[in-house]
Amino acid sequence: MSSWITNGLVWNETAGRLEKKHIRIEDGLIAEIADGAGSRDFGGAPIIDAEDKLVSPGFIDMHVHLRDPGFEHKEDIATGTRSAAKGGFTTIACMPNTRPVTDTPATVTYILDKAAREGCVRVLPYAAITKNELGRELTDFAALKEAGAIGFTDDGVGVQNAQMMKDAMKLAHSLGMPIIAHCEDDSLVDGAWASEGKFVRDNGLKGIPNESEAIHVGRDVLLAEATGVHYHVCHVSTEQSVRLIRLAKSIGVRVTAEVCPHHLVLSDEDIPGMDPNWKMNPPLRTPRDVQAVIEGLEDGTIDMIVTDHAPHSTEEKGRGVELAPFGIVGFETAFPLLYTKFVLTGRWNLGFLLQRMTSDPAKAFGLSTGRLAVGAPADLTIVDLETERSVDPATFLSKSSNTPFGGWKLTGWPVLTIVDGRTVWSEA
Ligand SMILES: NC(=O)N[C@@H](CC(=O)O)C(=O)O
Ligand SMILES: [Zn+2]
Ligand SMILES: [Zn+2]
Repeated sequence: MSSWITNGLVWNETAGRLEKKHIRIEDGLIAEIADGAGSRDFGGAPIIDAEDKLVSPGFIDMHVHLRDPGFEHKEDIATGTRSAAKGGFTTIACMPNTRPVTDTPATVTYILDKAAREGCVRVLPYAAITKNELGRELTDFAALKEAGAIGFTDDGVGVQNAQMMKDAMKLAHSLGMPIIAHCEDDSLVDGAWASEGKFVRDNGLKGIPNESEAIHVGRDVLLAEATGVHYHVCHVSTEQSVRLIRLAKSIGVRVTAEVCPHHLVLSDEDIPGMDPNWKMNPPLRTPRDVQAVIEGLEDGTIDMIVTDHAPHSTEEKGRGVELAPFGIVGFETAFPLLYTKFVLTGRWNLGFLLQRMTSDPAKAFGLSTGRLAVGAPADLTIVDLETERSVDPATFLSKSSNTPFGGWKLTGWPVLTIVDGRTVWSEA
């Protein structure tokens, strides 16, 4: 059966502008993209009137924490996917730092089964590189791939041992699978929570140096060159990491990278005080690093934007900044934040932002979604590009509300999200 999304504004990359289109959906696929000028008879088919709002390919987020199994007080697959859908995301890839760690086929199967039953967006599970993410023994990559894992990562911690990482890359490469790396050398971190910069100097705190991230990036691009694996760098936050990835790409190493909205819009100098909602890993870096990651994203050194949605309960975040866990939620603020700070300010055109949240992650990870084309899955997001609203964490569909963006006035709010041709979230 056919249905239509009518009067949507679709980004035309060649022309560099929005154009009015009617989109016909059939059997979960995009069946037709028709010119929206003039009147038209839709033959009584069901219609969603997009009313001159943006219609984008559904956003893709290759780095999220759904906390299920084991930490359901923070989030679960039902609430996490609802929160994602509200943010306009139709595909999300979830990290294995669950309890148990996603290091066996049984846990991968649990996530996929629960996502099929209770999730409302596509969920792609990553599995751990090492058992229990302890860095001591590789997991069974072949069995995890067979169960449906899409890549391997110990996100939450860095793989400290270079030989372990090299063995992981060799094995992943032999299976045609990517390695996704949280880059952090523990020996350089020493219990600090904020970056070496003005904030720690002003407050007499220990700082996390940029090299703690960049040393792993440098090590790993060398190992990726040696092994040939697709190596993907998580949440890039430093100037040095950008430089290393740029160099690696220039000599043909198969490396891709991601950056989070908070690392693009906030620096350590914005931290208002000892507030756990400003504590995340990697930490907010200096304004110079922020400029470097923005430029890295702009020149293609960094391929995509991810949220690193990292929910933690109010109780956990309320333990004081030293004891609180690292991480902030991200789904429900990502697009309005970037649209307001980069598109409305004139720095980026809308098409650039959309690419980095749709087609670019799809390309890097070989997904069939992320494009608005006849024959592609009908994963679509309708966004109101006009209305300004304040971020109100009390309205989040996530179980958690740990965000530094509460009260920010933003424009560009998703209003309706479609996966496989079905509406999975609607504001109305
Ligand atoms: N980003 C964070 O600050 N926290 C993440 C872990 C991670 O992404 O490294 C989490 O699981 O809470
Ligand atoms: Zn991480
Ligand atoms: Zn993460």
